[in-house]
Amino acid sequence: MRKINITVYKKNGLHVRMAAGLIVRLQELVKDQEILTSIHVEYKNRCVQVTNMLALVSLRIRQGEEFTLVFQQDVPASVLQEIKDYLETVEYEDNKEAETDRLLMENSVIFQEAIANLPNGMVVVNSENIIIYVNEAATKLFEMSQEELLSRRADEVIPHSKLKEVIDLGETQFAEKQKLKNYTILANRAPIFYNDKIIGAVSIIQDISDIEKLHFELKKERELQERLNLVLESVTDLIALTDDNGNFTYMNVQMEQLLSHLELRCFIQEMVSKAEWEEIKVKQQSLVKVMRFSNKESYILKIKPLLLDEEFRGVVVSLSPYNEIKELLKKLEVMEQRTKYLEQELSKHMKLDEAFQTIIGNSEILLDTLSMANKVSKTDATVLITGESGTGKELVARAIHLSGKRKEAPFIRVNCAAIPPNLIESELFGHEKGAFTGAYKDHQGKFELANNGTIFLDEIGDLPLDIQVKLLRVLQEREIERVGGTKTIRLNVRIIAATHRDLIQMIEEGKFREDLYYRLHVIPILLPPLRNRKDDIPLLVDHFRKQFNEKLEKNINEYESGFLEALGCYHWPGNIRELENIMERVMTLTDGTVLSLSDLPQYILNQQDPTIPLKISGDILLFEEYEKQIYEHAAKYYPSYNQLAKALGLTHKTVAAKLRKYGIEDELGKKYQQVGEFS
Ligand SMILES: Nc1ncnc2c1ncn2[C@@H]1O[C@H](COP(=O)(O)OP(=O)(O)OP(=O)(O)O)[C@@H](O)[C@H]1O
Repeated sequence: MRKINITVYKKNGLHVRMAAGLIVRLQELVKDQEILTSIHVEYKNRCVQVTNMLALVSLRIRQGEEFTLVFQQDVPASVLQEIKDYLETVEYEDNKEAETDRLLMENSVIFQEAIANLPNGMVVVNSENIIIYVNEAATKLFEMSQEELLSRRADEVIPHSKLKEVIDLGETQFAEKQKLKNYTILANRAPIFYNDKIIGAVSIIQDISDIEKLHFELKKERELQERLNLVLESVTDLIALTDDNGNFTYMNVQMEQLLSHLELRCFIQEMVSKAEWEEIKVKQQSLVKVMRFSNKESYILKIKPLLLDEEFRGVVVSLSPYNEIKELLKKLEVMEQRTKYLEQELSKHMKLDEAFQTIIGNSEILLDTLSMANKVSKTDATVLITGESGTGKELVARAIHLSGKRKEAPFIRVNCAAIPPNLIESELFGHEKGAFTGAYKDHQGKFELANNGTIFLDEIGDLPLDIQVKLLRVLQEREIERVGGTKTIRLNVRIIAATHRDLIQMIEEGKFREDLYYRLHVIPILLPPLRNRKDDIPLLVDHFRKQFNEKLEKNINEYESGFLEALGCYHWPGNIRELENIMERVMTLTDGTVLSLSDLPQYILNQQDPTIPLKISGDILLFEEYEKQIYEHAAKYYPSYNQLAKALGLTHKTVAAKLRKYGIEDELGKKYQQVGEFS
């Protein structure tokens, strides 16, 4: 490498003509192109190729200043001397020459400055696609320094540069959008012609990053606007926007249609009074009211103020068809009621306490009763359980006791029907020694035994009237006196009573005290007869099959086809107790593992179709004939007028009178007797 320092003595420094002269001389002296392009000029930390005239001139080396000429490869000393002599020649031959150089230089500087200060980037290449000029805006966009770009092939340093293409084809390229690392640019490229020859190309680059961003934001805004329009057009409500004077600036199609239909223009003024509008505007308050238009249609009008930076800018008006909303509200109300009902039903059928799990059955009617009993078990209220014989009254009474807080205390059952009337008082309330003949020692009554627990007064309807009076006192005072005793014993006993009798009828007949009835009837629980919940029969049959398998040590696990159906057809006057007895009987008699139809008692098989064979074919009979048939059929299954009346949903009086009228009193309980005999 060789370096020579040169001082410029010419008046105009290293001016345009001198730079051109230097290049021409070097081209004459150094024929090898490679050596030629390796020669550089170093000046004030800048370094440019000597053959890049534009760059050379742009160094603006002034008179008296020094620069270095760097030769990368060896050149003859004569060449160096000749160049040094040329550059250091001091005097102009004449002033005109100096003036010409000044003009040329001035012109060049003006153009350089103009281009350097362009907001757009500019890159100039020579015919070899070597970058010979790049302005500051371009270096910013490419994020490279002038040194990194100058004298390099454009297609090597500039991403996607197409200047080579422009030079080869001689065609201009307009506004091509390109993405750089951090900028988006538009590039215009054109070939540079001189004497019909392409001597290079220029690229003007415009930074459109901000415009792009703006365009993107605008696009997003437009998209949002379109979505909003779509929403506003799709809703059933009629919607409009106004400016701060109440003039419409937007309305959806639905609103447009209504307005044109009503031939309304100054809509807001038609809908709100001046005072209302002031209220909305000044106090920035919403308004809701029902509007009735001339076409008789009613709408709910809502006006909401539109505030931008807390400044009133107009209102949003919406109209909702009133009738539709009314309809919807009605539907909602119905739905709410349904939900409430379903919730109630659900809560009824929610899992019952464990004590109630022994009561088999899934029918609605039974579950209703059990859920009531379950609730009552959590209180101390007196309970009266009614229902036909064998429906499970005692079972329910025990479950109430066992799921209540008294479960650890005694549950004392008293069968009022089974105790001789002369002993009943002493049985219930106890006696003192010597109170009557045979009272050898003090005796605790059932009430005392049940203290802190529950007393279950079964068959309460069979209690003699005098005892009813005493029981009433116990219910009121919660205290007893033993027979023959003088002291009062305070008790804490829960009372559950049960009966299969019709107590109301007994009151009418003077056999049961009304005041006692109402004392007992605080919480009535009515157990349904089995015939009213036949869906439970298969469950009950299965329950008893398992129970008796254990008791009888059998392994019966199948039913002959028709077995369950036969039981389902029977009307079960003896209810579950009867079913339990029949299951015990058939299981005792069965040898194998299958319960067969033939093992069932004849009266059950005979009753498979309990439907009444009403003679309605052929001639139509008198209504009374049909009525008689119904009474004849039903009376057989019930042992009393009372039970028959209940089954038919009539009063005791009516059924008694009808049976008398048709002369069929003897039919009463005929088939019930058969059951009775069996069980
Ligand atoms: N739902 C049921 N699930 C299982 N067994 C039941 C059910 N209901 C009743 N039973 C059984 O039926 C028989 C009769 O029930 P319970 O004695 O409770 O009836 P009751 O209504 O008190 O009869 P009565 O009025 O004759 O005293 C009992 O063996 C009982 O276990």
